[in-house]
Amino acid sequence: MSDPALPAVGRTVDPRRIGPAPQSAPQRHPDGLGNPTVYDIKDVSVYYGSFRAVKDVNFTVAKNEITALIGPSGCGKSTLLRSLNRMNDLVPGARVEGTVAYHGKNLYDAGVDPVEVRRRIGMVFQKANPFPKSIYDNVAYGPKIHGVPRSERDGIVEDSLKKAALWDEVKDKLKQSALALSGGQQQRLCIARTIALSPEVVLMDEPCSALDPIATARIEELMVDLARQFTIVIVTHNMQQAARVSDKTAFFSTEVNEISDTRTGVLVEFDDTQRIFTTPSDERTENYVTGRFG
Ligand SMILES: Nc1ncnc2c1ncn2[C@@H]1O[C@H](COP(=O)(O)OP(=O)(O)OP(=O)(O)O)[C@@H](O)[C@H]1O
Repeated sequence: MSDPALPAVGRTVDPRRIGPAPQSAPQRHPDGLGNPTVYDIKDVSVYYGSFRAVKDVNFTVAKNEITALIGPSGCGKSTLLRSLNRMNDLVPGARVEGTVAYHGKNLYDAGVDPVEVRRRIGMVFQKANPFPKSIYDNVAYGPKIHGVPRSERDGIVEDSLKKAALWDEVKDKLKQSALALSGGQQQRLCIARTIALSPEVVLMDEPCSALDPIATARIEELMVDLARQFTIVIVTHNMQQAARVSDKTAFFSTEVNEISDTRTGVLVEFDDTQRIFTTPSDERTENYVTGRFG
């Protein structure tokens, strides 16, 4: 099941089990030395056909941190996010140039299995998209198709729902339809469904944009909690959200190509979130985070 072309990482010892975060799990900012690098993104450009949606992106993602991608509409945040688990492979004409090194291995190398990539690097989307199945079956689905025996699935479902802070609300109605849950509950269910596969990384594409402030606050708390065990990359339009939850922030903008009259996303600045929001080094970042642009 595991892909020999991908390097082993600590939490994939047994992808079928996710217990509580091990005692030895790295803590966020443990000693000022920083956490190990999970992604090293080098000179990455993403194309849709001949259109270059985002160009020459360079930044790193550290383990057990939350990295936020922010910037105005159309600057390529979602496109870049989807390149981190080869989700763009599913878009006809999409192509990635450069290197998306994951633990030192380019995810786009020949021989890397995109299915295994997406198991290790899960994704939560803007709009909650539960299957029209029971709450239980939504969470058990991934383990089931990855061959986890039925006898182990109850434990995985319970663990995942607990980690997604949903267990107490649904434990007495696991056989009820997921579609009867509220929007915020459905989004937490989708998070449970993602972590049921014991990923190392969870990518989140505007996970709160369809939620009210209370449901948003719950998901934000959950993200911070999940970062003790997972590495998180989030796309958000909500700058307060990026400031509240993330450790690092990448600010993107667009450059206009006068000849083709198209806009290509560029990474303007990547740094500690606190610095991006207080003392950014680029004027474009400052204009954006202070609301003077975008
Ligand atoms: N499947 C696709 N096919 C062709 N072009 C696409 C596709 N998806 C996105 N694009 C284009 O790529 C560019 C970047 O889009 P993307 O959705 O990544 O930006 P974004 O920063 O996430 O925007 P938003 O904040 O509005 O969601 C845009 O010009 C968009 O029209």
